[in-house]
Amino acid sequence: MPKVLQIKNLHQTFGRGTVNENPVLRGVNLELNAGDFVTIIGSNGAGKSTLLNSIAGTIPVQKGQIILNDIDISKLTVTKRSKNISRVFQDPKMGTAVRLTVEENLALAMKRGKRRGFHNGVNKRDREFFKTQLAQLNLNLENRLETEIGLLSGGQRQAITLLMATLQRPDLILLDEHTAALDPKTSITVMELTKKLISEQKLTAFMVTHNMEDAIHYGNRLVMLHQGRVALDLVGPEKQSLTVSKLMDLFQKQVGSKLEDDAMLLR
Ligand SMILES: Nc1ncnc2c1ncn2[C@@H]1O[C@H](COP(=O)(O)OP(=O)(O)OP(=O)(O)O)[C@@H](O)[C@H]1O
Repeated sequence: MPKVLQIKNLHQTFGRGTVNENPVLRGVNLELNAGDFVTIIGSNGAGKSTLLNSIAGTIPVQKGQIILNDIDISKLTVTKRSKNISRVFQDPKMGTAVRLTVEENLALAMKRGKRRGFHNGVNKRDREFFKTQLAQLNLNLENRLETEIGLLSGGQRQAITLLMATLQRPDLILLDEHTAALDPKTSITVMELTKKLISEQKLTAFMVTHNMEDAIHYGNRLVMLHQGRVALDLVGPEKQSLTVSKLMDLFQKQVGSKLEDDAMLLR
């Protein structure tokens, strides 16, 4: 199975050499196979976002290596990495240009990783393509191409952000609690859409979530971070048959202490 992502002995310490020194990642090792949809959980401060930031390049790698499709990207800039890695954030405002229309945003997404000119013109062919893409979201957005994206609801925007993140097939998609700011019903719609896009395009995905049920239900693999390391890595049948109580038991066996389930479920 080809490896899409390899994280080797990744260490990240904030405030090094100060009284606030905080070793957040303390030797993370992970390998993602092509098509892996990995959900990541861990209590507050476990280092989930730091891991995603390290992969995306927003935090420079202090020690260790991040390898994407056999290329060491540890020292590449965020922009260079964004050619192959796309990311969806918790805040629906983060992924889109709010003052631009839906079609202008989609046009920008088509240019991900390529040189962007000032001209974001959309021709008839693009428009037809965007319409078909939007229609598959089943949110009646195919007739809102000329609506400013800032006028849409959080859920509609997050659905479009997902579409934008996958329009140019990325080697890896990072989902950073991308449904956490949505109401429960919209969150399910966006999660189902996530699942659909990932499986249709056979994407390799990393999804951070605080929702244990989602972490168990979605994806083929579940990783739990604890004290800066991978405490659990469950895949295949072990992942498929998982329940919240089984997960708690496995954690206790592995780590030797009880999992603070309220710390995982609540923000
Ligand atoms: N840029 C930064 N500078 C200093 N400390 C940071 C920075 N980013 C994160 N931290 C600290 O690193 C630790 C891990 O944070 P991180 O956001 O990676 O955890 P998390 O698992 O995503 O947590 P949460 O579930 O609360 O989002 C926390 O103690 C946080 O305060």
